[in-house]
Amino acid sequence: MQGAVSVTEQLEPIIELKRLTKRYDTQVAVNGLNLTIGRGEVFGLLGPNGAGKTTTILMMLGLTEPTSGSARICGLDPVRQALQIKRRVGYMPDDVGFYDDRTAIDNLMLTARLNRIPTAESWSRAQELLELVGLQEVVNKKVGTFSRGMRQRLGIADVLIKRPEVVILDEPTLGIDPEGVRELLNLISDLSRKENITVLLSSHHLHQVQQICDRVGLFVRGELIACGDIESLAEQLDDEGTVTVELEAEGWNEDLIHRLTYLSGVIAYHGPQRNELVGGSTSASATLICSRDLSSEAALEIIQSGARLNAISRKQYGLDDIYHRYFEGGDRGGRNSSKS
Ligand SMILES: Nc1ncnc2c1ncn2[C@@H]1O[C@H](COP(=O)(O)OP(=O)(O)OP(=O)(O)O)[C@@H](O)[C@H]1O
Repeated sequence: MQGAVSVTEQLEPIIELKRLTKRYDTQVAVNGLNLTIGRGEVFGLLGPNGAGKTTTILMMLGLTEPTSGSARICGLDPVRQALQIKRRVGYMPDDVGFYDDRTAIDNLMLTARLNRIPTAESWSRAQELLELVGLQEVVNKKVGTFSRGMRQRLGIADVLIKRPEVVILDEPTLGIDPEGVRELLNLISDLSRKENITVLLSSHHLHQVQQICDRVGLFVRGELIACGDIESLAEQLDDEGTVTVELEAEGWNEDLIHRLTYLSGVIAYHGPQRNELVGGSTSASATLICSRDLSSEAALEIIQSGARLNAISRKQYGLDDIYHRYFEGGDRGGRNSSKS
């Protein structure tokens, strides 16, 4: 869905990628990426390994040059203004490097010095940040003794010391236990809200992205194949012309199977087959892939066939379905559309 990605219109654009492309020899890592992210947004770049997430981030930071296309971060061009971008954008790679034999506060002070922040200012900022990320008890402990989760939290403090406008986090929750993940995600989302920081979060954990992101971009094989909030991603699935109706009934009979299979607008019927009918009042479920919402028509057919309707609803897509559809199905055409 290249070219169809638009940011919430009220927000000032802070990241703008236009037809951004990166080729390595014959391999296209990022292919014509169009994406705009607004100030204060928490955006999730969701994709499997090798999708091109890290390459995109590196191009945004000016750490690798695009083959074609352009990027603007805080109005700056990463190819020519990488240093200015570095001052305004905080980047936390998936494996944050610290001096293990130094304390948490020493590490932060070192980053502050590298960013030319006056010591008096950075000292109080470092204390404040360590408290913010919940490391106030271990300010003077050597980082070598820290768990993965503690290192990631220190990584966030480290990124924030220069008061960035944009924070880019590459797989921030990698290797952290579920409780730590929850805390880290809450922290990221609080920060964005309180300080109006734009967050770009790369991940292949759909549930985590769903928890805190305003919008999600699905990145597969170098292309952004869908983008939006969860609701609009679900609509994009429906837009492809099909609606899934799920139902449960008792007293299945041949007539009912025939009625549902040949109901006008039903593209595919997945449910009990004629040779499986055992009679009696056994309850069984079925799924109808329809060209429009046929819930009420299907309900009527069930009742007219003499069966008993227990439940019927139009399936609401969640991020799980979207993920399976796009990532595990591999492409958008994976849905079975034949009557069976
Ligand atoms: N320096 C490089 N030289 C050649 N190919 C590369 C290079 N860097 C990345 N690639 C290829 O580009 C594609 C995208 O890689 P990238 O690391 O951007 O994906 P990713 O979505 O970040 O994956 P992961 O989650 O595994 O880090 C991959 O096929 C990768 O092998």
